[in-house]
Amino acid sequence: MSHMITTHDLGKTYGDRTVVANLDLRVPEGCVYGFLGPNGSGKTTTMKMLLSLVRPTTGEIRIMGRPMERSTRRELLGRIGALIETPPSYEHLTGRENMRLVKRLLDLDDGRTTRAVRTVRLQDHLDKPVRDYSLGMRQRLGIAMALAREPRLLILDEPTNGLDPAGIEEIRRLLAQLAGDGTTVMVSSHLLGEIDRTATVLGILGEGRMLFQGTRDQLLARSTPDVLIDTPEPERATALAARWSAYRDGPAVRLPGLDRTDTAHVVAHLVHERVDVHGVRRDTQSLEDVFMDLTGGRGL
Ligand SMILES: Nc1ncnc2c1ncn2[C@@H]1O[C@H](COP(=O)(O)OP(=O)(O)OP(=O)(O)O)[C@@H](O)[C@H]1O
Repeated sequence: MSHMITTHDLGKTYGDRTVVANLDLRVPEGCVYGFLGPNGSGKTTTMKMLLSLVRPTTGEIRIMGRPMERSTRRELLGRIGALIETPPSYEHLTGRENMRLVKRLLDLDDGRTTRAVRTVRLQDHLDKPVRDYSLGMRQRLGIAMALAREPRLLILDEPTNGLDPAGIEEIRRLLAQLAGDGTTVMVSSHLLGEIDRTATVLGILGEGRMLFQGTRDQLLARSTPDVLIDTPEPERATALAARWSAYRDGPAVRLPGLDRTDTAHVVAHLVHERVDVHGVRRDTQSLEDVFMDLTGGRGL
């Protein structure tokens, strides 16, 4: 698989505070890569390092197969579109005037800015000053500005932050469409639910370190969901399985995050103690639960 971005041992330290450490990013070409983590986990710092806005303390970055260094930086950055923190538009100017500035700054032809505006479906709002735009429209204008140069890689920092559900859905659709057209999109969020279905690959950051990187299925496979035991003697079964943290859950007994070996031990123990076991089931675990487990419940 060819990668749009790879990093090796990427890290950033401010004074004696390490905010990103040992990061080995693998962003496959043509995917939507969901970069997830609680607030303050280092997502913005990482994205800024990829864009040469922050100098890494350690490690290497390769983009489009080439090392990001002084001699390649200009050319590589010319093929990356980015939206970091607040959208970069001028409030008192209209959307059209803002796009015109981008066009002039990057020396683009009209076609590119027109296409970018259509992609984000802002063509009917171009003559309003940006200060009258909704947050969703501002984000879309910011994305249009990043798209104007028709980048191969788009890096977006929390583009759904503060949007209502309709706005979030709009951005999701846009990202999927861009990836469908061949643009690699790296998008950060502190809420798994906001990019879960759009992202084909997930990278989960916690306190500056990668906790997980892979597909959603791989993430789900790593989880150990709870086990539920059906028995006519739930009180006695709960007491007998106390060392596995058993507790009553309606008519059943719940054993949190029990792996296969412990499941076998619990069942053997209950049977040995002559408790009738009528059923043993695995609870279903949502991706949200796995994310919460990984980030220590700080994903919200
Ligand atoms: N210039 C800086 N000097 C010192 N510390 C910094 C600097 N920039 C960021 N940090 C610290 O680095 C940590 C990671 O911040 P960063 O913004 O990368 O996290 P984040 O995951 O993007 O969170 P958020 O979603 O809140 O932006 C934070 O604790 C922040 O205070």
